[in-house]
Amino acid sequence: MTTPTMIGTHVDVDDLVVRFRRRTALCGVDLELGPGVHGLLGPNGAGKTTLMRVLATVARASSGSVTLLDRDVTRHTELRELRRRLGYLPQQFGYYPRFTVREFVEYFAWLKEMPADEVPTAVDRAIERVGLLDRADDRLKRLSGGMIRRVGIAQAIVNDPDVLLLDEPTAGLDPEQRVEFRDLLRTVGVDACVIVSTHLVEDVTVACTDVTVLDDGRAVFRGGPDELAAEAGEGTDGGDSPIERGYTALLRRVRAESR
Ligand SMILES: Nc1ncnc2c1ncn2[C@@H]1O[C@H](COP(=O)(O)OP(=O)(O)OP(=O)(O)O)[C@@H](O)[C@H]1O
Repeated sequence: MTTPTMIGTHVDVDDLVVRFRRRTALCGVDLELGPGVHGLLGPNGAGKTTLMRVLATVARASSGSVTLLDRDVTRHTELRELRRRLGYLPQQFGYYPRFTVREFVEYFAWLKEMPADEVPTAVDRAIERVGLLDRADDRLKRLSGGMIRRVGIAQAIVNDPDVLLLDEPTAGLDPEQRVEFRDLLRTVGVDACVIVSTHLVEDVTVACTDVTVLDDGRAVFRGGPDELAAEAGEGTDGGDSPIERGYTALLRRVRAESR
């Protein structure tokens, strides 16, 4: 596994284990991430959402340590300050259908304890960045699924977070929106640590500075998109693009080695 050198560590995960009764969702994951856009790939059930939930401080580790922005997430006294500096779009994103887009994003600005005088500008900027300013006064129940996803992204970025966690953010976005979303990621990732969990290998190729692949609760790869593509060697099966073929070849090799 290759580990690029990082300047400034925003996320430091050491030997993270998460168990649900008899099932182990994560078994000894190490991760050190600084600013940039970091892709998180893996098959269904690999542990991506579990990792995101632990980083978002909504799920607990069974063992191991998780440090975000130099704060230990198990220390309750640090959580409040930490949550102000996080942005999180969960995979299952709940919302209040009667809220307007603006009310909903404002509500999250309030939850994140943003100074009241900064809220109106920050809310409008977040809504503009996801391309929904013309729908800002529409109730959420009137929006399409892709638009709701964009509202979810707006609430996650309203506080200009230092750590932004996006679980399947591109699900339901149309191609034009996906392109704009990737531009947004690149801008946010200049200063912040952005972690994007996705099934779309294409998102990783275009928008991510590096990729971590999880398989069966373990981190089995960390490197640049080119390095993941190189995993395919001369192989031409297992996908339509070089990175898809690299990803498939990697998983085949890892599984053969663990037999
Ligand atoms: N609350 C829970 N109770 C029991 N098992 C769970 C729970 N949450 C997750 N798991 C199990 O942990 C493992 C990892 O699940 P997780 O949702 O993190 O995977 P994922 O990589 O996000 O999958 P997907 O790509 O399908 O969203 C799976 O085997 C899943 O069944």
